[in-house]
Amino acid sequence: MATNGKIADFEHTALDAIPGIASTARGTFRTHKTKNLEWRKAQLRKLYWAVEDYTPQLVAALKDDLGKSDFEATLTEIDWMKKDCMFMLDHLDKFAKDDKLGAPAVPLTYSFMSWRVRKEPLGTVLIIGPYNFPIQLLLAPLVGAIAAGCTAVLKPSELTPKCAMVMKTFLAERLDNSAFAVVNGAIPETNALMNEKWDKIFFTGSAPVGTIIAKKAAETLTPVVLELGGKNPAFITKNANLALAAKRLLWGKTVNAGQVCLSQNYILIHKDLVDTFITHLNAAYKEMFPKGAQASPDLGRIVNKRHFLRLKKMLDDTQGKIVMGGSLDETENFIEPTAVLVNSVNDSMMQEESFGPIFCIYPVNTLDEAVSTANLVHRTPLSLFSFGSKAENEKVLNEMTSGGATLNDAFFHASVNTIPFGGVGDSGWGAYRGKASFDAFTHFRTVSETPSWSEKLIAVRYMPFDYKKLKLLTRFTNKKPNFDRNGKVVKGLGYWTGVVCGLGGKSAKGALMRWAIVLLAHYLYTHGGLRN
Ligand SMILES: NC(=O)C1=CN([C@@H]2O[C@H](COP(=O)(O)OP(=O)(O)OC[C@H]3O[C@@H](n4cnc5c(N)ncnc54)[C@H](O)[C@@H]3O)[C@@H](O)[C@H]2O)C=CC1
Ligand SMILES: CC1=C(/C=C/C(C)=C/C=C/C(C)=C/C=C/C=C(C)/C=C/C=C(C)/C=C/C=C(\C)C(=O)O)C(C)(C)CCC1
Repeated sequence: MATNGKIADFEHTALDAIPGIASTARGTFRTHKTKNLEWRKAQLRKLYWAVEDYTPQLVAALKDDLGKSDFEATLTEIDWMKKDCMFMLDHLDKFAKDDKLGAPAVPLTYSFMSWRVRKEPLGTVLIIGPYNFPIQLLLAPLVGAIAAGCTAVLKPSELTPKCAMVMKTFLAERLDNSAFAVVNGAIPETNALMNEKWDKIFFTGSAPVGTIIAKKAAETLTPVVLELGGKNPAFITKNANLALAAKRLLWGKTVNAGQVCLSQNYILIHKDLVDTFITHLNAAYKEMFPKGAQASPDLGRIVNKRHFLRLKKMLDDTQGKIVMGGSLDETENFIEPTAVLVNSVNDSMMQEESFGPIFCIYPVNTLDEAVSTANLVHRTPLSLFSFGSKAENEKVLNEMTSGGATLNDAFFHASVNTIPFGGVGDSGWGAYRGKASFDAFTHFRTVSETPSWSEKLIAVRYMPFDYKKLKLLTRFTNKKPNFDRNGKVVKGLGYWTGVVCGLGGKSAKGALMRWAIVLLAHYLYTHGGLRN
């Protein structure tokens, strides 16, 4: 059932309607209907079909808002969301089931009680989206919220107005309106939403706005997920395949015209490799854009004049040398994929988040210098990429953190919709996608149950206290340390008993295997199998 209707003009939600919208969502949550798994599944199925049926409008809106090609619209937004719905539908029963608790979390002494973790929806949540993947980055958190049993209000980016209107239309038409709503607008509307009480706020966007959201949320102790940006480094050593590194990193800067918070801001490369790498970059560029980037139907545009001018300023301010691309066309917010060779960490290209098709190359003498430079530029970026030997890649991972990392490629670790994704430190708090999306909107509520018959067993807790019983209790329940005050493991009687009884096996499984082999050998020997 394709819907080929015209996309409505962008319309701000009336500010005075916002408290009512939030109140409806909260009221619906209190009816408990969202706790029913069949209800949640029906909403997810409806969302799937809404995305499928509104595909023509979504493709048109993405083209209009961002110049996104049909190819990227399909792969990174529309099919992405359909896959998200399907994955959640396939696994929701399992995710929502109570987790029974036992050993080792539950000590043997309390094993007669029943222990479990219930998965409860957090309540009514606010989801605020950015402009770069306007469909995916708004609806993927929604999939998690629906699956967890939350009600939700969504605030798409006003910078992608067509996408915002299509989503408002189909969510109103297809989902339960008492549980889910879209508020369209910019800062005033977001502020009005932030004046409401939410059970969680899921924000994707820039770090400065993330800070505003986190501060406001702190006033009411509202938990937040923040998916922010970062200045992401790529490392290239002498052990890299330079041609491959050039092609893959260029890919990372051409998807969505580089408007990907995960893509590399700068490349740290051994100084001896710079010239060859630049040659490979230009060759990869030629291969991807045989008629030049501006003529390519595949490359998107910068979302608006403000962001175009921001990127232009980075290029105007650089002291570096353009070694690939460099052309701009303000009439269509076009920026050519551009690489700049720089020689200072203070260069505008190193210091600012690019969030566009431009990046810089910074030569270094050693991998140690590369890692310390990257830690200086931004200690907790959203992603990093390493192109080196196995040992070099491990060194990079070990000596620098990031939200996620890809070895030998651009942001592939975040190109699969079912694998957890999130930042670290100031590049983000919390994660989602796949099961993590369900978890992000779920309260993990521990429940224990004490049987009446066990009263005598646990009576020791009552006053007046009996210190003899306390001594007995601690003797039974406290484990003796197998280490001394210097932090060294003490190989005492317990250790050697374990080694002898476990036949030298280091784990219970290893010991069991060894005993099984000994017993089998014994059986075969006593039954003649090994003697003949
Ligand atoms: N970690 C992640 O998953 C992602 C992070 N990003 C980051 O987002 C940024 C680009 O996206 P933008 O849409 O420009 O982000 P943004 O932070 O300007 O806007 C995000 C949302 O916040 C709202 N907003 C803007 N200013 C506000 C204010 N003063 N008060 C309250 N709400 C406000 C906007 O209406 C929009 O819905 C980049 O920094 C990028 O790194 C973008 C996509 C994904
Ligand atoms: C299927 C068969 C085969 C295998 C085919 C294979 C392995 C195909 C591989 C395709 C690739 C490499 C696809 C790449 C996809 C990239 C995607 C979806 C990128 C997504 C990026 C996103 C969502 C960015 C997000 C940005 C965010 C969050 C941000 O800005 O913050 C064989 C082996 C060929 C056999 C036949 C069948």
